[in-house]
Amino acid sequence: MPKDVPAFLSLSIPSGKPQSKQILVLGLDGAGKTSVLHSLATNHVKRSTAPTEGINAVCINTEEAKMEFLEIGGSESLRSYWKMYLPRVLVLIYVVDSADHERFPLAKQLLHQLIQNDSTLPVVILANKQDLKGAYCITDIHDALALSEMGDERKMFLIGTHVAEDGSEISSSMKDAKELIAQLVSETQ
Ligand SMILES: Nc1nc2c(ncn2[C@@H]2O[C@H](COP(=O)(O)OP(=O)(O)OP(=O)(O)O)[C@@H](O)[C@H]2O)c(=O)[nH]1
Ligand SMILES: [Mg+2]
Repeated sequence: MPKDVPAFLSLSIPSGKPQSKQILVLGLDGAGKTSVLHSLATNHVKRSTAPTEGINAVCINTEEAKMEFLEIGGSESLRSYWKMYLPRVLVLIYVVDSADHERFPLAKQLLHQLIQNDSTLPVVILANKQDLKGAYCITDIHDALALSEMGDERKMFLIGTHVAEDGSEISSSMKDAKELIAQLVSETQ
């Protein structure tokens, strides 16, 4: 384990020991990672009320797969730890706030840095907050994140999501995302 990792991030850091592989959930602070994860876990919309200060681990089981999701907070101080978790992951979920126009260049840069050394890691991009008025549409997000430059060998998906009304059932696009992730995990394991 790297020596300089704070205790709040020590869960499941690659140690060389055999462990079940995980699905890593990354993206800028406030993109909606925790909200999406909790909603996927319960099948009902549950918005997060606080930023993730370290790691948020969530297990989600479907008929197809047993999945262990690991969200690392997206605040600036935590981003340098993201890459430490990459070597053991099966699938990367990258969540963006579709209405955060100003930070698309940063979201793009961080995404491309993350995948640059792994040409086959499957990536699912969730274009979240599609309910907001100023949200970019999927085509604009595809361009803003330069997804055509993600490499030909990689399985890559872009899905629009929203976590709009607390308590309601999750949208069909969220259900699709959950099924897709389960399928990718069972194919990759
Ligand atoms: N309108 C709208 N708000 C959302 C949506 N998803 C999340 N939010 C809100 O956005 C804020 C941030 O959501 P989080 O789930 O905490 O974001 P996060 O990516 O986990 O952020 P960090 O843990 O700080 O990295 C919260 O106030 C949520 O209620 C969405 O789809 N639409
Ligand atoms: Mg969070």
